[in-house]
Amino acid sequence: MSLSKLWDGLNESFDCLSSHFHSLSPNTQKFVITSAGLVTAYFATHCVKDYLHKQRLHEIVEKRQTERNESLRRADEFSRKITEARRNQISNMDFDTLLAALKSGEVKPTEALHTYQWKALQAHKRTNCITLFIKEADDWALQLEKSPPEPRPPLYGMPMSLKECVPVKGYDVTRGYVNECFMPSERDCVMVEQIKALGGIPFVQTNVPQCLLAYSCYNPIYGTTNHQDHKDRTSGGSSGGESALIGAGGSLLGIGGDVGGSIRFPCHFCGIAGIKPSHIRFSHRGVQGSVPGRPLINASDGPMAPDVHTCVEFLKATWSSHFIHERDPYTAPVTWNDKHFTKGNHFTIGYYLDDGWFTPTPALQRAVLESKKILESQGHVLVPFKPPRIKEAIAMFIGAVSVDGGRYLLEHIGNDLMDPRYKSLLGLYKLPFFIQDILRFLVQPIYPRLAHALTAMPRNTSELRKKYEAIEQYRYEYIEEMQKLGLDAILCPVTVTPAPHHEVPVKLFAVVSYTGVFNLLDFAAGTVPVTQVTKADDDALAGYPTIDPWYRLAKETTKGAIGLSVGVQVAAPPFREEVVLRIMQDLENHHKHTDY
Ligand SMILES: CCCCCC/C=C\CCCCCCCC(=O)NCCO
Repeated sequence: MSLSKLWDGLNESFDCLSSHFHSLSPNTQKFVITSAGLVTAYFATHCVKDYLHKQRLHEIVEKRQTERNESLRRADEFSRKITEARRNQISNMDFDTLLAALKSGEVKPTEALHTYQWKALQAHKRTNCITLFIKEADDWALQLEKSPPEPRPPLYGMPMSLKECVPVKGYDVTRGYVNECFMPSERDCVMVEQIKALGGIPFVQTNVPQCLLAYSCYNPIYGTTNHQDHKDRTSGGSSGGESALIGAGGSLLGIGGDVGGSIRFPCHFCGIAGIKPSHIRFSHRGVQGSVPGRPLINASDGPMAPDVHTCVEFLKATWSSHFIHERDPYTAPVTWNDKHFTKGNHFTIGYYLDDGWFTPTPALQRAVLESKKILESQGHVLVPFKPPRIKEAIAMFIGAVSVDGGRYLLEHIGNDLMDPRYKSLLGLYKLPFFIQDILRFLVQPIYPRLAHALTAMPRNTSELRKKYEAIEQYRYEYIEEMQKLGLDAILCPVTVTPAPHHEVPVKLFAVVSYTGVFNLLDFAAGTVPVTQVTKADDDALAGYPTIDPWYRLAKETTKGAIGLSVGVQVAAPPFREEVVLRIMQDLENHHKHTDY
């Protein structure tokens, strides 16, 4: 239609409306004018309010960015308090060497801190992983130096990084929401109390995705964190600031959090190790999750590090006493069980390459097959395992994390500045249930997996109760399958792809079946790097399924990923963290002696 025709049409309609209006009685005309005025005033007020609110949020971001720049500048100044030669010397120490040097007095806590402030800044330049440095760290290091030489606590003077949502007194837990800036925590969470009691020095906070419910890492306050070697790929999430920092050498030990893979995705993407202990063994007290109030799918905090050995040392120290249980009696008083971790222990391990819901890309399957062979050569028994009803489990997972049909998330992001990359995910949550039903019906023939995911959201408390009942049943069904085969642990892919491009994870949430199932079960689950994507893996992608948009996206983002790190996942029932770590350590020890 030409513009002039459109204009003529509009004029005609206006004339028609105007003649109708003049044929109305004076009172009705008054009524129409008043109503139109009120509606316009309502919308105008709404627009102005919204505009002012957004303005205020932009000002908050600006203020926080200024504060962040100052924090980075200050850390840079402090990091120059030691000579370059000394810094290089400390920089080259691994976790054990540095800890021994700290304990013997050969390295002072302030020297270790200044070295890691500098290393973290270098990592930040590559990845944009830091939110704020913790300025009190310098005083804590000095206090430790002044403490009597004996006994030295287990992590004496070790600098540690923290995912931004782990509360430290005086620092925000924004979860990427601008609205939650400048609301500092009033106290340390139990985890931070524990770290300090062990002699560790929390020195820096790291970036997260807005709302925490994503395995990518960007938000409107601190921007996008990228993989240490690939600017266009994500470092993972939600503990993606941690993985980028550690992957780039800016920290030897950090704390992440995981409700659906947020420790395991980033570790796998960035080539580092990490473990999500079962929720009932490791305190989450005081830590703000993505959607609080989900009884059957809880987040766990856990260590992330360049290697498994460091995670082991941290957890051994943490579980050497009842410190956590005394402060958080909802965790079980179970201390470190060295019997389960003893070198040479042989376990029966169920393994799978494909969970039947989402086939992993070739390198991720090869990683499991190769790990199976390594573990067999070390005396473990590997048994094929088919995880029960994963298709139902993914729906249970989505339902359990979106416990209120997505309302909490919509209210939080809807009232905040939003990175546009979240639009597609929020779009799904925004759809009224009857539209979800229509969409489900329409996409069923071409996109049956999305149709299935659209059945996941509980619509009322009765459906929610049924979800919880199903999860309780599923837990025992899974355990029973393991018991039938006499399994101690499970070996499987971490996910479907190596580190994807930034915009992929929010669209590709279905791959969470590999990690989310162990949150549903509250198992201990960890990730260890075992290989890298090869040219042969890239070539083998040609045969990868393309039957729906999720498969096509997974294939597309994996193309050309040669050299990217690939991990495997090891999991075991609650209180068997030591078994998981033993298996991960056996894999790591093998790779230490071979160049993969
Ligand atoms: C109709 C379908 C709506 C889509 C629902 C998407 C639901 C789940 C996606 C989960 C992605 C989870 C990534 C990891 C999150 C995590 O572990 N966060 C830690 C928070 O402490």
